[in-house]
Amino acid sequence: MIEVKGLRKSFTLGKRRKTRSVEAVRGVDLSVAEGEIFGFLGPNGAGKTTTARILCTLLEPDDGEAVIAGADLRKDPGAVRTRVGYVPQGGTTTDEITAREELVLQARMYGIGKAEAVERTEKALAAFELTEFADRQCKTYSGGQRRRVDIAMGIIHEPKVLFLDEPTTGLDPQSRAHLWDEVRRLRDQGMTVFLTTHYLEEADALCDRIAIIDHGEIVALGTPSELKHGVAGDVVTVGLNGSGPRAAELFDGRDYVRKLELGDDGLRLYVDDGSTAMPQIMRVLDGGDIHFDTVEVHRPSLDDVFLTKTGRSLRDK
Ligand SMILES: Nc1ncnc2c1ncn2[C@@H]1O[C@H](COP(=O)(O)OP(=O)(O)OP(=O)(O)O)[C@@H](O)[C@H]1O
Repeated sequence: MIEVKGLRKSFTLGKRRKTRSVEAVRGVDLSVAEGEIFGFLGPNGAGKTTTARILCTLLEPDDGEAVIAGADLRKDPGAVRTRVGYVPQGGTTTDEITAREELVLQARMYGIGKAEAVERTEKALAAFELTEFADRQCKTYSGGQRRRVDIAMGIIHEPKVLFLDEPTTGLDPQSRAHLWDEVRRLRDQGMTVFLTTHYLEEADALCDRIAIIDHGEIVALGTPSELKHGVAGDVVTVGLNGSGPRAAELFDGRDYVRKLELGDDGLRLYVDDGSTAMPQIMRVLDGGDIHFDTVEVHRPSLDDVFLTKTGRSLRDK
C-alpha cells in the first residue's frame, strides 16, 4: 500500500553566508502492507514528520520514489492526495467551529456533494462517539474528543491510507487508550494506518510493524516482537546468596544459555526465550542444590532495541 525507496530531504537554515543544511530524511526505504498499522518510532527531530508530510504530498522530496495506494508520488500527486488522509500534530480543528460544521466543510473541500457530506458527517460523528456534543464549538472539547474530531476529518473522504502524526501527544492515559481503540477499529475496517510516535508503549501496543528512525535513517524494522527478540533475547536473573560461582559453573556451556554474567544481584542468564528456558534453569538449580532468593525474567523492551541500535535511550529524549 506504501512503497518508498531512497527518500531524501534536506532543509537549509540561516541566511546568506551563514547557511547550513539539515538532512532531515537520509535515504528512507520502506514498504507498508494494506490493512497494517505501521509505526514510525523515533526521538524528536528524527525525521518522522518530514517523511509523513512528503508521503502526503505536503512537502517535495529532494530525491527518492514512492507509490501510495497505487499512485506515484512524483507523477501523480493529485491522485495520492485523494487517497490519503493526514492528521497533523496539534490537529486541524478551529476553536469557534463545531465538529459537525468542521466535518461537513472538510467533506465539501474534497468535492463531495452536500447531501452526501451531511450523511458522511452523521456516520463519522456516531462512529467516533461525537454526536452528543457535535454542535458545540471545538474549543469546549477535551483533548481526547478534539483528537477524535481531527481523525474523523482525516477520513471523511474515505482515504485508503491514514497518516497520523503523533496522535496521542498530550493525552491522558484513558484518552490515549480510547484513541488506540479507534485506530484499531479503522484498521479492522481495512484502512492502512501510518503513524508517527515517540512513545515506546504506543508503538509496542498498537503497531503491527515498526520502523525505528534516528537522524533521518531507519535503524530497525519489523514487528515489535521480532525487534525485541532480535536484539536481546530474554534475561533470567537468579538472586543467589553466596553460591554464585558454583551456580555459574553449573550453567556454563548449557546450549540454551547464550551468555552468563555473575553480578552483585546474582546470576544473569541470557537466553532466547525465558518461558522455555525457565523450567530447565529450575531443574539445574534444584539438581545442584543451589539455594536462591528470586528468579525473574526480563523481556527486552523497544527501548532496549533503540539502545542497541543507537547507543542512546529513547526514554531520555
Ligand atoms: N521547515 C523546516 N525548516 C528547517 N528545518 C526543518 C524543517 N522541518 C524540519 N526540520 C528539521 O528536520 C529535522 C527532522 O524534523 P522532523 O520534524 O521531521 O522530526 P520529527 O521526528 O517529526 O520530530 P518531532 O517528534 O519533534 O516532530 C529536524 O532537525 C528539524 O529541525
